[in-house]
Amino acid sequence: MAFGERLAAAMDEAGPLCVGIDPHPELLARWGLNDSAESLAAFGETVLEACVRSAAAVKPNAAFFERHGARGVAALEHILGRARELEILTILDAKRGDIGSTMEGYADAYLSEGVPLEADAITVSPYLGFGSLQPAFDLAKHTGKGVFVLALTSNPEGAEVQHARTPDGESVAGAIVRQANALNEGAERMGDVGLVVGATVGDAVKDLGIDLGSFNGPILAPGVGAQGAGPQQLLQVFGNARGRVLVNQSRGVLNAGPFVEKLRGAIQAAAGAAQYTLQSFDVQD
Ligand SMILES: O=C(O)c1cc(=O)[nH]c(=O)n1[C@@H]1O[C@H](COP(=O)(O)O)[C@@H](O)[C@H]1O
Repeated sequence: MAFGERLAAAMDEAGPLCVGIDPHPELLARWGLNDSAESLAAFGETVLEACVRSAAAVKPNAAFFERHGARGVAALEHILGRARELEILTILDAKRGDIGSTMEGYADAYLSEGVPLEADAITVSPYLGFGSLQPAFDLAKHTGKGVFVLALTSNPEGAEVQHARTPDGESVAGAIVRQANALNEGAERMGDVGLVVGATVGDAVKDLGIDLGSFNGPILAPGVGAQGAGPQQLLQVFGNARGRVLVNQSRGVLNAGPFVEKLRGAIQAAAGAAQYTLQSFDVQD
């Protein structure tokens, strides 16, 4: 089954929450774990256990694993494999992007079937031009995987690039949304090419004339919780993008660890809150 359909089914079952697996050194300490590759695997296992039937997907961030070199990457590999066993969708947050021939290598590393770091989807950066990401789109289509393209990121520095205008007046972010949407043409519920749009971007979507409501793919929304966004910001940014918004929370829920039951409670509460807010879009329109 294609990624978009699998994600839609998972969101129907568990609600619109993606849990970030971001083992920050401070979080490891808070969980009573030392800052080691072994701890990363234990951390990830606990998060996965808490996510079963309670979150639509998990998003391990490669940075926190790569800090530990080969053993950290082995922990990431273990977590991706364990998620597959538990049938939890994985979005590997690697934010890759390179010239076409190298992009082919990155795509193969994460989106091919049976590779060590196989994930259900990855995040990619379109800074080398949207077209440079084509190898990832092609492979994802072939293997039933997904690709999330950074469009409007949650950090304030993103605006200097993403709000800039192309010579014909379109914003850079708008051009990314348009090109990503073209790849989803014909998809029923939602396509396999997603966007990343931070819940912290305020009126940027509106100001740049971007219509997320007609985007036919999943929209990953980081920024809720630790970065300060809440229901009001979700409504402000995603007001007309019903049913396709996948809210990400990392630290906001991970702080509830290390005990599985308490972590699961926080995840379920966050999923419920995201669901409640996103459903209210219908009422507002
Ligand atoms: O691609 C991402 O996931 C991402 C894009 C973005 O614009 N902002 C953003 O925070 N993220 C990631 O989402 C997660 C947010 O973590 P918390 O702030 O702890 O919820 C981190 O893994 C970030 O790298």
